[in-house]
This record gives sequence, structure tokens and C-alpha cells, in this order.
Amino acid sequence: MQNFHPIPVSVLTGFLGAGKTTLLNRLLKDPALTDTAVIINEFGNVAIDHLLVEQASDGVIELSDGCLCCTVRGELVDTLADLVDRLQTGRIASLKRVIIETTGLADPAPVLQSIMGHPVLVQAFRLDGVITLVDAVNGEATLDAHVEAIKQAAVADRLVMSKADLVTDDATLAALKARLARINPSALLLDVATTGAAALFECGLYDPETKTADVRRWLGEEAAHAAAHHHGHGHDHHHDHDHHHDERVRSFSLVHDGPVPFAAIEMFLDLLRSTHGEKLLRMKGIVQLAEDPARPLVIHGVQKILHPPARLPFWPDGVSGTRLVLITHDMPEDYVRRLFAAITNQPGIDTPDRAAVENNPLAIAGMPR
Ligand SMILES: Nc1nc2c(ncn2[C@@H]2O[C@H](COP(=O)(O)OP(=O)(O)OP(=O)(O)O)[C@@H](O)[C@H]2O)c(=O)[nH]1
Repeated sequence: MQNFHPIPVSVLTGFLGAGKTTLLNRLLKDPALTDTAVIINEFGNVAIDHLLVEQASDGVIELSDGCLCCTVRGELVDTLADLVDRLQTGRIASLKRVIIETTGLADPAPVLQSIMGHPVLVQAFRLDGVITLVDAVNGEATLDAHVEAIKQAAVADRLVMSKADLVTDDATLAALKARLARINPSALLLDVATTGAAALFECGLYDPETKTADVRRWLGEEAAHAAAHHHGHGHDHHHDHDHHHDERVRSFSLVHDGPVPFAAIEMFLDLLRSTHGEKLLRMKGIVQLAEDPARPLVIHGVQKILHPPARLPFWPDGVSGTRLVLITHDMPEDYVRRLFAAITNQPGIDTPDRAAVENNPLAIAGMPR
């Protein structure tokens, strides 16, 4: 496995009937997606690539253009491991990308965890991004009824609206867009009708176009800025619906303009994960280490699982410092902010400094006992 680069994995999610299969069928015709394996939970009667796929004996079907379609028969990790095995033993000539289509109701976090948390898979695959389809006709009702739908939108790198062609009322569309931008300010919001492979893939840190890492794009800072600009900050909008679930999913950034000792960032991540790990839907970030400030440390994680941290050779676009983007569910943001302030030595009136937290992690008010 040492002799190939990690294969990008995209997770395609979205509620029942949101149009995942329709989008996949279109994408698979794009030459950019040759040598792609699509993993779907069960074939059922899903028509992929104009081929009503029947259950294959080994769960893998070769599509007409050379792409593969696999079913998850047991665990997703076994299916991914099987793909690696096929590649290594030459039963697959080439594998450039994997797309995992989740079942409509799924919480995407376990899917992300099963890749990031697996010691072998994490070396063979890298998470490219999460693509979430939101049906413009049923989107509002689905978000109201199911907290999983909000989580799917919250963890997305790309939010793609489908069926906008069926909505004649501009205000309805605008309201859904504004709501999505509030749930997830850092994702790019796209319309499926005008979206191709180029906009959906390579959401990762490395930008193949410029051959450099694009930190701002990866962290979604540009999209977040645009969303704040268009829709106003925070809760200054009034809506017909009372979206009380939406308020529970929060995306926020922690920024520190300066280096942080490795031990401090490690303590922050350990405390965060051990106290509120299950509330952390997703985290991405870049850290300037005091020990080696010229080379950024890249971290990302899902719930209690952290992807093995990577280093970039240099700060890509003149930026430096430490910035983390957290997408959370029922997380006490204030506690996290004070913990971060403490470890970056920005003590406040009721926030201890780093030495105090090192001596007694319970020194942060709001820490569960
Ligand atoms: N008008 C319109 N119809 C769409 C669009 N996208 C999907 N559809 C239709 O919506 C229906 C459901 O689409 P699918 O692609 O099967 O949805 P899915 O998300 O794969 O559904 P499940 O696998 O059941 O969760 C189909 O009849 C599609 O033709 C769109 O952008 N506009």
C-alpha cells in the first residue's frame, strides 16, 4: 500500500428521494470520473448508469465505462478493504476515486468515522469531502422533521440543491437557501442543475488546479464570509418556522494569531473529545506549532476520532496562525471558546490560563464532571 497515494473518498448524502442516484448517474458519464468506484448500501432496484443493477455474487459490478459499483454487504470498512485488496492483486487496474452513497436516513458521522478511525484504511484513503443533496421541494419539511437531515447539511463541504426546477416560488427557494447557509455557513451552496464533477470533488486541502494547499477554501472561510454577507450574521432573521433543531447544530471558528505549543493543542483536542466528543460532528483546522511555526499542522476529525495529523511544508497563501472550524450538535460553545482561550493563553475574567488548565482540567466552568 506504500506505493500509491491515498485515494480520495467522497461521501454523497441526502434524504430519501433527494436525487442522489440521479446525480450519480450524471456524474459517472463525466470523463473526470473514470476509474471511480461507487459504494451503495444496497442495490435494491437502483438504476446506476442506465443499468438496472442486479445483486452481484461478490458485490462488485463493473459499469460500462469501467467504473465499479459495489454493495455494502457487511461493514463499510470491509468493502473498502476489499477494494484495496483488488487493487493490490491486480483485479482492478486503477482506482482514482471512491464515492460512498449513504442511505437517505443516515447520520453521516459513522461513515466518516469508519474511514478516519481505521488504522489501515486511513492510509489507503483520504476523505475528500461530504456532498449533501437537499431537495428544494421537501427540504424545509425534512429539516423540520429529522435532526439527521440537519446533521447531513451541517457536515457538508458542498450543499447541493436539487429539484429547484419544481419550485416556482422564489421566496421558498430563498428561505431554504438562507436556512442552509445558517446551518452550515462554510459549505459551498450549489444548484444541482448547473453543477458538475469539478465543483463537487477535490474539496480537500490540496488544490490540484494550483498544486498548492488552499487553506481558506478548505476551511470554508470564503463561503462563510459570503454567507454572512448575504444573509446577515447570527439570528437577526425572522422566519415563519420555529427551527428549534437548527439552533442545536452550530458551526463556529476558533482563531488564534500566533503559535501554540504542541502539548497545548493536544490537551485541547483531548479534553474536547473526551468531554464532548459525541457532540463534535466535524472539525477541520490548521495549527501553527510553537515548536515548528513554519510548517502548518493539519487536523481533522469526526466525533472522537481524529484523522492522523499531517504537516504542510509551508504556509500556503501567506496565512499563518491557528484556526479551527467546529461543527457541533448541542455543544456548549462557550465552554469550548474558554477552553481554547485558556490553552492559547488568552485568559479572561472567568477563564483560567493554560498552566491552570494543565494543573486542573476541571478549572473550566461548564466542564462536565
Ligand atoms: N425535477 C427534478 N426531479 C429530480 C431532480 N433530481 C432528482 N429528481 C427525481 O427525484 C426522484 C428521486 O431521485 P433519486 O435520484 O432516485 O433520489 P435518491 O436520493 O437516490 O433516492 P433514495 O435512493 O430513495 O434515497 C426521481 O424521480 C428523480 O427523477 C431534479 O433536480 N429535478
